[in-house]
Amino acid sequence: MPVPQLPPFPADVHTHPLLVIDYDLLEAGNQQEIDRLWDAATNLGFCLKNHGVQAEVDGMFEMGEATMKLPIDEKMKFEQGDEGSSFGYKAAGANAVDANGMLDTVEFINIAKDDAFAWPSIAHRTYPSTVTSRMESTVIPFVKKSTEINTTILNIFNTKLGLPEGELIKRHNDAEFSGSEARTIKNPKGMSQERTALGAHTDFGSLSFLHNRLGGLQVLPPGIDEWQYVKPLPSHAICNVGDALAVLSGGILHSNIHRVVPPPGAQANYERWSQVFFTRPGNSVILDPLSSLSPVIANAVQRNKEKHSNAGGATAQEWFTRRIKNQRIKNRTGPETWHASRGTEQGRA
Ligand SMILES: O=C(O)CCC(=O)C(=O)O
Ligand SMILES: [Fe+2]
Repeated sequence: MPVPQLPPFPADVHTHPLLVIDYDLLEAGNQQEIDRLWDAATNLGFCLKNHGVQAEVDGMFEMGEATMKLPIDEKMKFEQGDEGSSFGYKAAGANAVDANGMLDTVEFINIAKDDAFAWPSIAHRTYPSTVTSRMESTVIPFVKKSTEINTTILNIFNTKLGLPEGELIKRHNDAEFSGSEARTIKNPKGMSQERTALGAHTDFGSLSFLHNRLGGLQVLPPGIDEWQYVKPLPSHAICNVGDALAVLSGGILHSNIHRVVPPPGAQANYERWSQVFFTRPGNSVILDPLSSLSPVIANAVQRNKEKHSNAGGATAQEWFTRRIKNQRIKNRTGPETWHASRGTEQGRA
């Protein structure tokens, strides 16, 4: 584990509480818990307990620590590049965090779900030895379990959205390549509180399954203009809806605006590690509301006409590539590059 003993999240820092959902109850089909999940997902994000992935998450943190300790020249052999692909290594300072072109401070390693599932064949690219030597013991089990959890949640959303059975899952089919990936993130200790680690954004895909140990994640809830910390709870995952589901659902599900800043209080003296799994639609999926398949979604599109987030019929791959590419500092020409990287934030970030 990267950090054996951590100071607690400061008691005097205001936080935004997320509803805690029990995954065991969801899996058992408990209607009350399903209704609570729906409430949470249509407002802000939620936290998931009893998800059963903690051992794999700890293994991913250990993989991340070994990877980030590699010499920078070695890590750069696996760099994600400037063409809008996310898979591979991203060095600190490779992305902008705002329209002024301030640099991010996080480094991360992204491992494609397709590469994990194709292993030992290569679907998209190769990875450092610290990843490949743990593919079978750690990465594949983490990706598999995270995918199963997100599938359970997508199926619940499918029913609540009034869609015919299997419509959301069809759009997240393992048989088609996608931008789905595992990400292990390191932010160095002792960064100035003025520095944004990871700029304000909505996630690009459908569902994000996030594991935090230290504070630093902040959300901008709808109708509120001040960033609010999310307090990490041990063994709980933070779940966010991303742009793709916001668009497919006609705005019924919201893509949560968030960013990462240095951890508050005494926690700032420690490296901040986070682990995410992003479920994203298959590359060819068109991002338009599924109005023709569900009157619930058709009504929402009518109701939300102005504030409804639209992807203009882009495919998931086009949406994703545009957002990644325009965050890259090497592609920056001015504030317009940042604006071109935006998703469903609607001018709020
Ligand atoms: O590190 C975190 O807590 C959040 C990371 C995140 O938002 C992302 O990678 O999209
Ligand atoms: Fe995010």
